Amino acid sequence: MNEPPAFTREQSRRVDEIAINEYGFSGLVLMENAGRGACETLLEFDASLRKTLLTDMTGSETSRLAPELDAQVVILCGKGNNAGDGFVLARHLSIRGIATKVLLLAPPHELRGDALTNYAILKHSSLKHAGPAVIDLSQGDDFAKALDQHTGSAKWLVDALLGTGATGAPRAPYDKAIRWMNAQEAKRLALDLPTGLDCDSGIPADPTVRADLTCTFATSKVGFQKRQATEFLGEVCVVSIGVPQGLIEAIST
Ligand SMILES: NC(=O)C1=CN([C@@H]2O[C@H](COP(=O)(O)OP(=O)(O)OC[C@H]3O[C@@H](n4cnc5c(N)ncnc54)[C@H](O)[C@@H]3O)[C@@H](O)[C@H]2O)[C@H](O)CC1
Ligand SMILES: [K+]
Repeated sequence: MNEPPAFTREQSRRVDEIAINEYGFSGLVLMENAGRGACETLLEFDASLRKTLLTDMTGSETSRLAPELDAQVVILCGKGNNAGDGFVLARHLSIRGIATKVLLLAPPHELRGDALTNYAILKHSSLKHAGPAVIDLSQGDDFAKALDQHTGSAKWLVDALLGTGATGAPRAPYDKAIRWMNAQEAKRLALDLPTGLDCDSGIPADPTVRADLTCTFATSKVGFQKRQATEFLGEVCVVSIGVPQGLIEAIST
């Protein structure tokens, strides 16, 4: 039985490109599969995450987070498609009644493409239909205080800051956010890769998110096999984004 492939950053980006340009996938389908797959993986990994359903005046259940109730999952989002995966994850957690909050670390006006589409969907849900709270922290000055204020007793913090689009060590404010995340009691889930970890060399920048669980999309990454990467990855789960195996094999050769 062949070992499942581990891709380089470049190969991972080729999956997206070929799936969209040659197979006709919409990027939104790939992103939905990524975010929903990460949601299902997280709920399997941590059975203690439970519905925080509240009843409204009519007695029907809503998933709106009561102000005094802290979110069980807090998702820190950057501005690329890794953030887009975080927006999709937030929506699916909320559908399952898991109290969720999204913290934006980049100004919403910098969002583009599929990430912007999923941000708009999330904003619409949170306004109209008891979706997760979406809080813009990108303008604040006392960053750590704002993060503390919005995180309370969260069980999980999610790293949706940077994925395969990262170049070099995480720049401000992501570096401060990573140090803050690594100092929290909560467990940490990294989407696609822990921000700060070079997915080709496996070399962790200072700082790098210290994940308990990494949900990586389509295939594992070559850098994940390096010894210095393991303490930042936690358990690694490969999440299918729905592209045919033939495409993965074609890129592997
Ligand atoms: N591989 C797949 O088939 C799929 C991948 N998905 C997700 O998309 C990301 C890659 O998204 P991309 O927009 O290319 O990049 P990022 O989200 O990683 O962010 C890039 C963004 O951040 C800025 N930036 C780059 N380097 C740094 C840095 N060192 N410090 C601060 N900011 C930085 C840069 O300007 C960009 O704007 C992939 O990882 C998956 O999560 C799809 O959603 C599903 C299919
Ligand atoms: K990430």
